[in-house]
Amino acid sequence: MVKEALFGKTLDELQELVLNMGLPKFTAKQLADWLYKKEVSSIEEMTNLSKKARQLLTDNYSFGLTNATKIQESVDGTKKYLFPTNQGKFIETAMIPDRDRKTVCVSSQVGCKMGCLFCMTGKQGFQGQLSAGEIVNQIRNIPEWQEVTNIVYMGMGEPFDNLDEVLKSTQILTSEWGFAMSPRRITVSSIGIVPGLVRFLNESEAHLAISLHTPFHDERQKLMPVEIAYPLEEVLNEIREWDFGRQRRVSFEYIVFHGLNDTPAHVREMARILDGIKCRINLIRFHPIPNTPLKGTDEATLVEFKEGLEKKGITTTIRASRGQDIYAACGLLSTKALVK
Ligand SMILES: C[S@@+](CC[C@H](N)C(=O)[O-])C[C@H]1O[C@@H](n2cnc3c(N)ncnc32)[C@H](O)[C@@H]1O
Ligand code: SF4
Repeated sequence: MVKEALFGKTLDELQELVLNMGLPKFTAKQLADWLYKKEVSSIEEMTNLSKKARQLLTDNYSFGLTNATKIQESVDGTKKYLFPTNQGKFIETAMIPDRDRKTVCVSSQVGCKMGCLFCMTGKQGFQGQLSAGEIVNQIRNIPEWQEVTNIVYMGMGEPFDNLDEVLKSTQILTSEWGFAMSPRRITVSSIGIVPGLVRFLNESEAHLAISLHTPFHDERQKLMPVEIAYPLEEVLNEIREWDFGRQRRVSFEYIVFHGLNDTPAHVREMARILDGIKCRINLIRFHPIPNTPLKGTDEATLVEFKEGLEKKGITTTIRASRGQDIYAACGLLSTKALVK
């Protein structure tokens, strides 16, 4: 029988668990310390717990960390970790070092059901949800975990399609009893599933990134089927209701495709639809995937596009492509080949 994991439980859940076992309530706080703050990986090592408590816990639960089964390193220092999931599937995680920063790009699902035309994870299709423990394991169980400065939910999957577990994972990362990270170091990226967006904005303080890719409804529908159910206009109306720009940031991700969304008309329409929203735009180079007619724009047009947006008063950056040689770059994560 596979024992239930302690790792990935919130303080409330740990409290309920210890009380049900007849252990004192304060054991829950001690457990959280061992799980989220210390360099141990077994219940046996939790030395400030009574022998009886350790025995009871070992009989019923596992610590719950899962080790990576494969690690690849890019020429630029980016690392990619392959983790098995509880359901017998696999997910990938990227760790991107950049001067004094170490950013971990976590997966929130195995594959994805959103079917965006340009994305390798989308091509894989959907194979399952990750638990909060499996999401946080991607940070805690890499050798760099004590040095991680930033976390982005930009790996495999659509976070708002697994929102309960994603919110639980951000709670573990930001609570005092957990990793005690500032929510300002966490960015959750979504294509904009409106009910999920509303809950996320209410229940988390992390930054938001929206994958926008074109300001035109018809064009976006072709690239991203989500536009049919939740048009960008509704997403932006929701964002307008919130106070962004000070503590909490909203950014928009925009892959610049050759001859498709890289024209002056796109610049003008972007400025129109984003009017009144304090935000920044992150331009992304397209990372080619097999069997797609899409092509990335050339460098000169990319820079022109950036300058066009800046002239309209929108802060715009071009995101450096990292880890492309090991397929760790944006949108290239896929474990399709490993699906039995
Ligand atoms: C893989 S997604 C995961 C988060 C979420 N599902 C989303 O779409 O925002 C992270 C980012 O990678 C981008 N992306 C997907 N495929 C890409 C590709 N082939 N080249 C560059 N970026 C890509 C997405 O548009 C998104 O902005
Ligand atoms: S871009 Fe995001 S939402 Fe679209 S298929 Fe890829 S992971 Fe899913």
